[in-house]
Amino acid sequence: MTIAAEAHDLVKIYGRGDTAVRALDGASVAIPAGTFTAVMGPSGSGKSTLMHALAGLDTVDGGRVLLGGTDLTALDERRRTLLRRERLGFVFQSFNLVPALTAAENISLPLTLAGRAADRDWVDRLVGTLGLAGRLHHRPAELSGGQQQRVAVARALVARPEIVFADEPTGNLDSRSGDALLAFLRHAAHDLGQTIVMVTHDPRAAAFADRVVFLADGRVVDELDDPSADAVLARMARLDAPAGSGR
Ligand SMILES: Nc1ncnc2c1ncn2[C@@H]1O[C@H](COP(=O)(O)OP(=O)(O)OP(=O)(O)O)[C@@H](O)[C@H]1O
Repeated sequence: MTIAAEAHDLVKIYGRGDTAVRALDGASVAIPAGTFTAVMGPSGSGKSTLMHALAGLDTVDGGRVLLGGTDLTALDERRRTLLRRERLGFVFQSFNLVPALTAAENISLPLTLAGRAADRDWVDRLVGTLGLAGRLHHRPAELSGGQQQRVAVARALVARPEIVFADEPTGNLDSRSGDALLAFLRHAAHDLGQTIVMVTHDPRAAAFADRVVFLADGRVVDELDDPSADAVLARMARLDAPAGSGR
């Protein structure tokens, strides 16, 4: 099994003195290549902070992040930015498409910025599987939320990144569009070998993943393989239970 990314004992502290918050407090995790991993945990448990650290979007105060042999924590801001652009893909809750560009131009943007030629077969496959063929010349404002998010997913995958990070990717979608998107992410991992890490609050969304990693108080406290929504809910209930409640 190849490990695409790993975090060792991450510590992230926001603020100072009395108001300091340890958003990550010894978080360790390994992300196997070609798998779909969901990150869950109570509000404030450090999910977004962990994802930002793994993706080199933010620095940490302790510990190490390794991305396919590169120590992200040893890179300066400029090198991290380059690494993100060349080796990672991102999907956010708010789609983040460029309004003035067509769907096709938005999808190609990572390649345009990197000065790389598109692999036509790959782009066609993404566009076809995501059902975007009839929408390529539309601008984001002319697309539904589900279509906009599918464009964002195509853009995240177009350069075949080592890992795609998705932060609540279905948060702004109705359940049908959300399920279609999650089914595609699962397909991208299983059939296209894409490594995907998704932060979510939704046990149903997490159930599309191969594995769920649970965070509490800035640490990885549990893991679940081949999750069902019910099993995820049961683990979450344990994490949400007040300490000493015996649950
Ligand atoms: N920029 C910041 N400045 C100060 N504190 C922060 C900052 N970002 C996050 N925190 C704090 O760090 C902790 C972890 O935040 P984080 O956003 O990673 O949690 P989360 O699990 O993603 O939460 P949620 O599910 O509510 O989105 C929280 O206590 C939060 O208030």
